[in-house]
Amino acid sequence: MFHRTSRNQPTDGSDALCLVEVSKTYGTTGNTVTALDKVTLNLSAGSFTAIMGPSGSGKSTLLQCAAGLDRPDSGLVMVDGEEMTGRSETQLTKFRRRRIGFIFQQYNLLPTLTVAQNTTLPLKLAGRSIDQARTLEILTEVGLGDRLGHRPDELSGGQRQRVAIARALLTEPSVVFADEPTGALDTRSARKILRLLQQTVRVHGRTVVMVTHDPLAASYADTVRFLADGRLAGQLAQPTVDGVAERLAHLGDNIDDVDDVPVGV
Ligand SMILES: Nc1ncnc2c1ncn2[C@@H]1O[C@H](COP(=O)(O)OP(=O)(O)OP(=O)(O)O)[C@@H](O)[C@H]1O
Repeated sequence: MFHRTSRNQPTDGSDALCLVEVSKTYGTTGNTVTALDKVTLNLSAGSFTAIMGPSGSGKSTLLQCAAGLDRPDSGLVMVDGEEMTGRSETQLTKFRRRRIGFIFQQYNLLPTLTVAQNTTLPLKLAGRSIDQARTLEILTEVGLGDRLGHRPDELSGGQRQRVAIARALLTEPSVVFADEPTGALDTRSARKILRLLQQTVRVHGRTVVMVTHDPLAASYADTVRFLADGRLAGQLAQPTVDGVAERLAHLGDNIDDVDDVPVGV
């Protein structure tokens, strides 16, 4: 089935994630902030996209709305061609558990559960059966096959994030959303995590959407999409660290151009 977005971009159903004119405003009348302003975005299945932009440009809001953790004020969000917006809270939770995986900067592991228990938790919550062999296989892939019984406080930051990746993959989601997944890690651990995310796309065919401030992290993606003031502001395919840094510097041009900067600022 073909959908047509309001910008007349056809989507042929192979899009894992599709946003059509998604807007989100915070605050009350007279004191509002437009965090997202009619964002239209199609991401094909099996792609790795980094979302970048200045602080306050709407990256987290985009991720939250696209992942069904927050509701846009208007616009559509579709995952695998199925509309996510417009569902009841219960339906939305079920939909998310089936289709979406999450990786957060602070890992969001439960401290009292073991590595294996943390990994299988989303399946348990969804009432799905747990395949122990598959759990071991995924934890081995992320390098934690010998840590099944450890608790999060017995692991390094990088290892905790690898548990979070295994947890996100075990449910076989269509789209994995990662919010600053390497923000709390040293460069060496970060690179391991980023390679795993690439593998998630290339080997497992998942679609990964990652918000990051870091040009190095963004360089692991297939494409970087830039946000400025709640709107998409260009993209960069096959990004390099320098290319991303350069483009980010230009996104700030309008701020640098301001000529009535108050004295002392
Ligand atoms: N719950 C909220 N209430 C009011 N304003 C909010 C809320 N969440 C976000 N905003 C505002 O919406 C805008 C976009 O915020 P958002 O967190 O999406 O930006 P961001 O690009 O992720 O920023 P950062 O890189 O600093 O994390 C900002 O101006 C922010 O102050």
